[in-house]
Amino acid sequence: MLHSPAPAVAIDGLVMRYADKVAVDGLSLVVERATITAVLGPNGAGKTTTLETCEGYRKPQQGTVRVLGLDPVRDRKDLLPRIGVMLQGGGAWSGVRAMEMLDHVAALHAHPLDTGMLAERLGLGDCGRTPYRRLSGGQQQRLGLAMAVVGRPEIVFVDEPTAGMDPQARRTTWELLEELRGDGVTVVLTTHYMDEAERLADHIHIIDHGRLIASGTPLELTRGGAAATIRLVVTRPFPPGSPESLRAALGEGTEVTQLDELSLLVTGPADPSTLAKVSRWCEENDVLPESLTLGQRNLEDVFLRLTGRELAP
Ligand SMILES: Nc1ncnc2c1ncn2[C@@H]1O[C@H](COP(=O)(O)OP(=O)(O)OP(=O)(O)O)[C@@H](O)[C@H]1O
Repeated sequence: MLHSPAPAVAIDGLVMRYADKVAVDGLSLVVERATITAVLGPNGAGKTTTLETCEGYRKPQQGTVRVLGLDPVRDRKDLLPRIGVMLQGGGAWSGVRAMEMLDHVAALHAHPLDTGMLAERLGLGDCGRTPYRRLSGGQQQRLGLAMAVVGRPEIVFVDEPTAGMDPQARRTTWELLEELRGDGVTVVLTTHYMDEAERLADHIHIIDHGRLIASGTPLELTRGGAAATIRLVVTRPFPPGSPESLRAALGEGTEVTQLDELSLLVTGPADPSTLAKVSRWCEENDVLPESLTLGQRNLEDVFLRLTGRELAP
C-alpha cells in the first residue's frame, strides 16, 4: 500500500515552559507540504518558541513535534540538511562580509543554489563585501533569508521575514517565498503583518497565549456571510459600559469590540438597519460620532474579535 508522505509539520499537544511561565500551552497543528503557512499571534504568543522546537533547538517538554515525519531532536542529523532556518536575529557573525557568509553556508550543503544569483535576486548584489554589522536591518533580513534557502531545503522556517524591510524588499521577499512554494518547498512563517499573511499564506494558524485559537485559509477566516465591520469613532470617550449597551441595542448576530477609548468596532451585517441602530444608540447615549466607517471584515478584525487585542508589532 502506498503511504502519503508525512505532513511538513505535525505538532501534537506541545507544552513549553520557561521556569513557571507557560509559553506554549497544549498546541496542536499540522502544516501541509508545499504550502505557505503563516503562524500569527501577538508579541509573546509563543510563535518563536514553537518554531525553535520545530527546528530542533528546543526539546518538547510535553507533546510531540514531527518535521517531515522526523523528530527534530532525535533525528537532527538527518533533518538538518532538509530544513532552512531564518532566525529573527540574523544568525551571522558581525565582522563577516555578506557574500562570505552566504558562500560559507552554501558550502555546507551538497547541492546549493548559485549564491551570486541568489544575492542578486534578493537585491544584495551591491553589498556583498559589506561586513554584516554594517548592513541595514532590511539587508540583514534578506541575507538571513538567502542563508535559509541556499541549501535547497524542503521546508523553510522564517521568523518575521519582512520585519524592517522597505516595501520593495518586502515584495521581493514575497516573490521568492512564492517561488519556493512553486518548487514544492514548504514555507512556515511567523508574522505580525496581517496583509502579509492575507496576501501570501495558503493557511493561517492564529495563536495566542500559546494556544491555537483559529485556523484556516485567509478566506475561511475572514468570510462570514455578510459579515462586515462598522468602525465608530467618537469625539469624547465612550460612557462606561458602551460596548455592552450597543451590543444589546443591535441584537443577535453582531459583535462589539472596544478598540480604544474613542473607537468601537461592530462586526456583523453592515446594512441600513444596523447603521440606523448605531446612530440611534449614539443619540440616546449622547455620543457624538466623528466618523462611521464601513469595511469588509479582514484578518485584523478576526484577530481582534478572537483576542480582544490589535496585532500591533
Ligand atoms: N528564554 C526565555 N526565558 C524566559 N521566558 C521566555 C524566553 N523566551 C521566551 N519567553 C517568554 O515566553 C513567551 C513566548 O515567547 P515567544 O518568543 O515564543 O513568543 P512570540 O510569539 O514569538 O513573540 P514575539 O512576537 O514577540 O517574537 C513570552 O511570554 C516570552 O516572554
